[in-house]
Amino acid sequence: MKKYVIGLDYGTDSVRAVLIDTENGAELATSVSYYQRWKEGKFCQPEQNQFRQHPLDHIEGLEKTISDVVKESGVAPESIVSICIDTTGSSPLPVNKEGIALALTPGFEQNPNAMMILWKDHTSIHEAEEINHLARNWGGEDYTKFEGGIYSSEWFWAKILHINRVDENVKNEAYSWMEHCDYITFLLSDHQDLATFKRSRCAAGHKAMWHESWNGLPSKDFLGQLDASLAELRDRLYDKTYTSDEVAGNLNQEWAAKLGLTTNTVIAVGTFDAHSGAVGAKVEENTLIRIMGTSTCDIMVAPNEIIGDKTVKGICGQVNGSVIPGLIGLEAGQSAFGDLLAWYKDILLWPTQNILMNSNIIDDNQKQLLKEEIENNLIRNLTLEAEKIPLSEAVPIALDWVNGRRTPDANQELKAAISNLSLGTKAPHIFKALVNAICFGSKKIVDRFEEEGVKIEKVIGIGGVARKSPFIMQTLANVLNMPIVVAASDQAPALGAAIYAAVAAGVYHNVQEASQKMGSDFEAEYFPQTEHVEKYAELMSQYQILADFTENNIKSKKKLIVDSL
Ligand SMILES: Nc1ncnc2c1ncn2[C@@H]1O[C@H](COP(=O)(O)OP(=O)(O)O)[C@@H](O)[C@H]1O
Ligand SMILES: O=C(CO)[C@@H](O)[C@@H](O)COP(=O)(O)O
Repeated sequence: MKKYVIGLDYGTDSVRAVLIDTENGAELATSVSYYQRWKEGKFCQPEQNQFRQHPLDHIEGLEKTISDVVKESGVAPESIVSICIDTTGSSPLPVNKEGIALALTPGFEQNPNAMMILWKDHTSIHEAEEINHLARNWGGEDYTKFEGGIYSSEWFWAKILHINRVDENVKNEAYSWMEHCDYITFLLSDHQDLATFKRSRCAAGHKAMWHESWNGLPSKDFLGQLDASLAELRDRLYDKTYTSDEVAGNLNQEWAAKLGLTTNTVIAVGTFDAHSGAVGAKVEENTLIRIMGTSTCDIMVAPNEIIGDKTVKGICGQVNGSVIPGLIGLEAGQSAFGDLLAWYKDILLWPTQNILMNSNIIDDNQKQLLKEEIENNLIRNLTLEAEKIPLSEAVPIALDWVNGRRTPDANQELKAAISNLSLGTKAPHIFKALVNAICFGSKKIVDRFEEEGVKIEKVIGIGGVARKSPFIMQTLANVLNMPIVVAASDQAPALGAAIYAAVAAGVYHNVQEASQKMGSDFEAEYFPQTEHVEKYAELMSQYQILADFTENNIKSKKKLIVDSL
């Protein structure tokens, strides 16, 4: 019998399912579902960096996308041997004793603090700072050492600490917290005991300071010094973690019926989108996989013998088995990549949304059509115009820190800036400057890996931006002065999840073998244009000057506030 697997990939705005043939990685069916409440902007306050998602958005998407691919593919349900789920992260949510999301229980349905705290929510900057301060000064293990030495407000403990401080009800009613990838895996699985449920190594290691060398999560002593509630919570979390080639359970009866599947389908341990994306793009040693979408994640793998006891400074962690079991997975990234351009698009759309839509000159239907035309063509037209601007022409210098800086050296308090504006600066000049900025931010990450002795011989791009914007990819190749290949799959993270699923179901012996057989082919390749490389290096040095100025400015402002207290 032929065997099929499903990879389910929860991105920032939507969830996608792919149904894959385990023999060759061919995609038989795919389905995407956008989160309805999220699309309406519910439960978020962008001006406060609050980004929450209601678990119902995820559950509705789960049911729709998997049912769709099962139906569309026409394959027999019993031939679908396994499902693996990847999600964004760190995106934790509080659950009750039964593992039900608190937001699905009476009294919490409309409470954003009881929902999933999306990776890009930065409401816990102060809590992250407290964690860093304690880790460096408490006299015990520095638990941040395998997280690049800096704990981020994007991560698990900082988020929980923040919610516990601001919402007594959630603090009291949350029996435990789960990363999104664990929560959805738990929901589908027949293994319904929270205490023994197999939590994701990838999520725990990169975001919750889990490490084998200290037997799991940070000690109760350490957590208790942050807040008594965290020390108590530790007892209701986990000690062991598991890689995604392992089985978390079988599909439970309820979900088998909902999805049109059988309970023989196994559910693999969950993981993060970036890490599964790397597997979908055939990650191997000395290869940097860049997942370029809203944000970027930069993933590498290296053998333990090469990394040894070395800790790589300023990245988002090094975790044994977070990508490929048996190898150390290294993660870095930018908190905003496509999002910087999306922000600019939003700025430019202000008159459309606020003047055009309130105008009486044309009827509502025409207004709507016009608005959609502008929205759909804005980035494309800006790209066309920005491409025409010669490098000899002055463009502004911009920073990419519109959502803080993830790596190198996490600092979510940093803000973006634009300098060198003149009366001659037009919208495409600013767009070009923003594209340069995200590429310079990328170069800082590549430089950091190399400075820390992690050799990069090949760069592979995956994700929306890698596939949709040759302009950005060419700029990146010039800035990095390295060729970049782009994976052909539109759904590399979902494909990677499907690869883990195939291993968990025993179709392949290991993730490397499955990744080579089922992983994505490559399409475009971008080569550095030697005539432009030097000019980009010069622009990068101006970026560095602006970056240092901005960072020092924020540091001194902070010092002034601290001194005046
Ligand atoms: N042609 C384009 N040029 C530049 N950026 C783009 C283009 N198309 C999409 N984007 C950006 O890509 C991001 C979405 O990336 P995608 O990989 O599809 O999603 P996600 O990161 O949620 O998985 C958005 O920030 C969007 O602004
Ligand atoms: O940070 C991680 C994984 O560690 C990502 O989940 C996060 O950047 C979100 O990724 P997307 O931009 O939605 O692809």
